[in-house]
Amino acid sequence: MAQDTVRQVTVLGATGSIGRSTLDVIARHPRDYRVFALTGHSRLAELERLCLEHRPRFAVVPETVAARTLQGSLRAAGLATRVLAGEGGLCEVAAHPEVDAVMAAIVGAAGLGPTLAAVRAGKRVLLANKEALVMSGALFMQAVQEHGAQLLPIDSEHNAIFQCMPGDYGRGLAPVGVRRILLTASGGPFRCWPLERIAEATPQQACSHPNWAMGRKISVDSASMMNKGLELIEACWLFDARPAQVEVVIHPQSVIHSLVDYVDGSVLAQLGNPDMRTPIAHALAWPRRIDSGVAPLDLFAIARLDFEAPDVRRFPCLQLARQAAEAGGTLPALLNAANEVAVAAFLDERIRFPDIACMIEAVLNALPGEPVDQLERVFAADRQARDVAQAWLQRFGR
Ligand SMILES: NC(=O)C1=CN([C@@H]2O[C@H](COP(=O)(O)OP(=O)(O)OC[C@H]3O[C@@H](n4cnc5c(N)ncnc54)[C@H](OP(=O)(O)O)[C@@H]3O)[C@@H](O)[C@H]2O)C=CC1
Ligand SMILES: CC(=O)[C@@H](O)[C@H](O)COP(=O)(O)O
Ligand SMILES: [Mn+2]
Repeated sequence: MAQDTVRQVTVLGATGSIGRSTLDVIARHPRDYRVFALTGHSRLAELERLCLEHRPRFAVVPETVAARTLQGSLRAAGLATRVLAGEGGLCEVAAHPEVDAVMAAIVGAAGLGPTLAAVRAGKRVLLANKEALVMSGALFMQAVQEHGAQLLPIDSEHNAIFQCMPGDYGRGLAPVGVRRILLTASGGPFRCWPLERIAEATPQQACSHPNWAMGRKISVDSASMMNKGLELIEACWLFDARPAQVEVVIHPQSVIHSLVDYVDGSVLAQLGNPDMRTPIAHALAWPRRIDSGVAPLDLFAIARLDFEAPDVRRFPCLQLARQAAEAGGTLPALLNAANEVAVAAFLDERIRFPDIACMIEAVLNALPGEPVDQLERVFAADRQARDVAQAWLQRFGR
């Protein structure tokens, strides 16, 4: 059944994996959702193609020369789309008064400003960009409260937890009868690899996730299990949990997307095929349910569900993230920035896979954590961590 009004959706990071899945879901419901704005960064031919298909009011690219080029092509094709440039353009389409929902799917720290612009404009924010919340957790959640934004998690685990939590969560776990959150992890492509083999892993091997098709940065994070570390921090902020209340459980099939353990012994889980269109459709339509195009779960074909404890010796990033979560303040922002530099260096073949954790540890040892009382402190921590990480790279990288 169609809803009363058409919802206008801005897709930040439209050219990426989450962006494309979002557009697929939207296209299935033309009477309910319309694309208001699309943004891209390096894949501008793909952005042009998406504009021709979805005919948005706005498109955003990184700088003015690219904006003029795209504007010319779209005008020649008969489109009235206005092309904007830079972070100002991203914030404008995130906060535009005619926008109902914003898909925050830019990867990394670059997404923080535009995502916060959507929050401050009181939008329904579909949060895929976990790094934004990891960096600025307390201030981000405060802005959600102050501006009456509706924050819906897209990350598959957090969307699952959201679906399993009681409706009045958000004041600690105990008052709502929850004992702990069980955050599932696939274990990534190196789950069964010995340390010596992990040390020789190539970018292509790290990006070959066993269950999910994703962008390269998050794929490497899954391989190092930093993704689970970032998700632990993300879960603490979203559900008002302490790090000790979030347990990571390796579940290689990625069918159970996470679980919530209640004090009465009930454990609620959300299951589904590993396809991001499920959480995207859920968050887009919540509290309604809409078709996402995802096939029904075939339990007979899956046959078995396995569980293991994580091995922090082979995956030290998980422990580094837990320590940052416990320390709080600027530590998660430092961790995130160091990880972004390290992942980019690994993808450029300047460091080996185990160096990702070494570089992050070096940054965390070099910089003291500080309390976070304003956003500028978060951005300063991000810059400092990148500087220290670059210096480490000059010294130890290829
Ligand atoms: N993919 C998945 O299944 C999941 C992803 N997430 C999270 O969602 C986010 C997006 O992931 P994913 O879609 O896989 O990543 P992709 O790399 O596939 O896409 C990233 C998007 O961000 C854009 N982008 C990159 N750098 C910048 C920048 N500096 N300024 C503005 N835009 C930029 C890219 O543009 P362009 O391509 O044009 O360069 C692209 O549109 C990440 O935070 C990730 O952790 C969470 C759960 C699952
Ligand atoms: C699809 C999604 O949400 C990813 O974050 C996914 O969870 C990655 O898988 P692992 O980090 O568990 O390997
Ligand atoms: Mn996830």
